[in-house]
Amino acid sequence: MSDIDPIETDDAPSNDNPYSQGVRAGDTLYVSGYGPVDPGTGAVVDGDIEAQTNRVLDNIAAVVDEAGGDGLADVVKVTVYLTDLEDYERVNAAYGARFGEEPPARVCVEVSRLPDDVRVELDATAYVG
Ligand SMILES: C=C(N)C(=O)O
Repeated sequence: MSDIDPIETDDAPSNDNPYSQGVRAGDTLYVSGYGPVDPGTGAVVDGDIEAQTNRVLDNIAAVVDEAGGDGLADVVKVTVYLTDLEDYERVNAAYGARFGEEPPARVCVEVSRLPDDVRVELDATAYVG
């Protein structure tokens, strides 16, 4: 029996591309990269970069919850992908408000382009033991 399980939830975006929303391997959950896509409509949400960052974090939290974790509280590592580092401070403000005093470890990089031409994408690792 495998201790590796793909995670599936209607509360986070899904598509036909070849990746799982998340994969739990023992106590560790790997959450795929998400843009600010509404899981109900499958569309990129309207709104400023802060609203888009919050949508991405909601998507990640939904996958952690589905894996038996406690949303963002169980996230230990995040990678932030921005198409414009000029958004860095505004993303930090929205992001920081969600994680509080003990945020996860993080990497932030600027990239030339992201799927759906979104401005922000995050992936995450969570401890769900
Ligand atoms: C959007 C993605 N996470 C992907 O294409 O891998």
